[in-house]
Amino acid sequence: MEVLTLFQKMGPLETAVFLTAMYLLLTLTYGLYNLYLHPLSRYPGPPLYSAYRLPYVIANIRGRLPHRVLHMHRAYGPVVRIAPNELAFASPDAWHDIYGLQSGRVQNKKDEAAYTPGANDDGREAKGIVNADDAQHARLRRIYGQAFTPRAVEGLGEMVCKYADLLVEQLSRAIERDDVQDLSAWFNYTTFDLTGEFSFGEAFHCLEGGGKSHFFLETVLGGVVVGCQVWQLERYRLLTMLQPVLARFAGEAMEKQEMMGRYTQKLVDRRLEEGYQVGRKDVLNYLLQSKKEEDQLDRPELYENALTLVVAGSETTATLLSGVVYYLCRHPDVLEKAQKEVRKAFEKDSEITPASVNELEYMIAVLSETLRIFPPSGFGFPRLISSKGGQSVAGGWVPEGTRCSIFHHAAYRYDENFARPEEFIPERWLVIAPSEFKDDKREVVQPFMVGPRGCIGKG
Ligand code: HEM
Repeated sequence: MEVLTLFQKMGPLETAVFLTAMYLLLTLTYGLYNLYLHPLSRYPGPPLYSAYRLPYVIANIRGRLPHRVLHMHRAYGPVVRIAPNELAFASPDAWHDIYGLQSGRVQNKKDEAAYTPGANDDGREAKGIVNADDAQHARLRRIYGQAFTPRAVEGLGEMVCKYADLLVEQLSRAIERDDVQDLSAWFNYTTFDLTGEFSFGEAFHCLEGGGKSHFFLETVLGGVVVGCQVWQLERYRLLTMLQPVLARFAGEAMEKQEMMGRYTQKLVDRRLEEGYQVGRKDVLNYLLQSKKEEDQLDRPELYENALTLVVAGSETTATLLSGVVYYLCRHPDVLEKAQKEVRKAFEKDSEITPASVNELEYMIAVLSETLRIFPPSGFGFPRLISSKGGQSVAGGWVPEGTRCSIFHHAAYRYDENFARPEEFIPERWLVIAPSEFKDDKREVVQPFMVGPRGCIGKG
């Protein structure tokens, strides 16, 4: 009653000052609680990041978070508190503790806020393999797994070579016209065409068109950045209320997303009409081949997962290829060794197969080193500690509900894991590596992740 009377006596300015002061007091109390009383308060980390999530969100929106986390590991060690309820790890044993399946504890769940479900044109939400819950995921993984067995991957050699040849042919022509070419764009044309044929049964014809981009590709590449930023907004309920307003300004982007959904449906429908065909290697052919009831997916599931495969498999692979070329150009000595190895191993193109390239020790070392120094997903994919009461991660106890991850970029460049971590040195991956790299913790490099939700396309 007295408080009410006090409010009635205040003018508008006094009320505003009072409410602001209250807000600041609450914010300060919240920060102090996080710093000194929160169950994670014993973990080291920069005070501002430990007290509030805002610095994390700002660094993430600016694309700087993986770099910030690396600095934090260097300053605070292999476990660092990067937000009030979040820890980042950089030691190899944390991989299985966070992402793996272990007896005596439940599988740690993906943080749903980081994996929003996709929506099809008819407005119905369908779970793709990436955002499905664990039970749905196990079913989808089993069904899609048919297209990723070692035998199926070996069978993809012809399709991969077709697009590799097309890349070389079209890129050579383009260089004749203009000797300055954006290789990263060319790699995206190649990997989108390849994963398009693999997932939809039809390419985007970027390479055939002489290096012509496609709205689908542009939408996916643009969406990676916007998706990451929107994901940050979702942490703040108040801001999510602004989404309809933002959506009105982002009309063009929304329209493109919808076009992408419709395009996916068109291609998948067309491929399904063609039916199972002996010898075709696309994913839908494997799905069409199976008559088992438990292998049948409905159309929204097929659309969502076809889209997921293209998004997950194309930009990542193109980024890796761009990284390889960048580092080879920066290190002519490495380029020369790799060239010698390839030219010695093969006399004709037909000898180049998925199995035979795996025999190229130096080339594999170049790829491994690129995945270390320039991982396509530099970010940390968050998991929530899901065992009742918590679990041990890398030797320390972590309470239930804590968000945990390993930031690829940060863990792979962390000085405690590698000698000369900022340098591109493929030799560290050789069976007989120079002695200065004998203490390198190579097992920390898991660009495809580990556990049941790791990359299905790793092979
Ligand atoms: C250099 C290339 C690649 C890298 C670095 C990479 C990396 C990853 C990572 C880190 C994840 C886990 C994401 C998470 O936890 O949410 C993942 C999942 C996945 N990747 Fe890849 N990926 C690559 C290529 C591919 C390819 C070629 C395909 C297929 C054509 C593919 C399909 C998938 C799928 C479907 C998932 C979800 C798996 C599941 O949830 O069961 N990826 N990938």
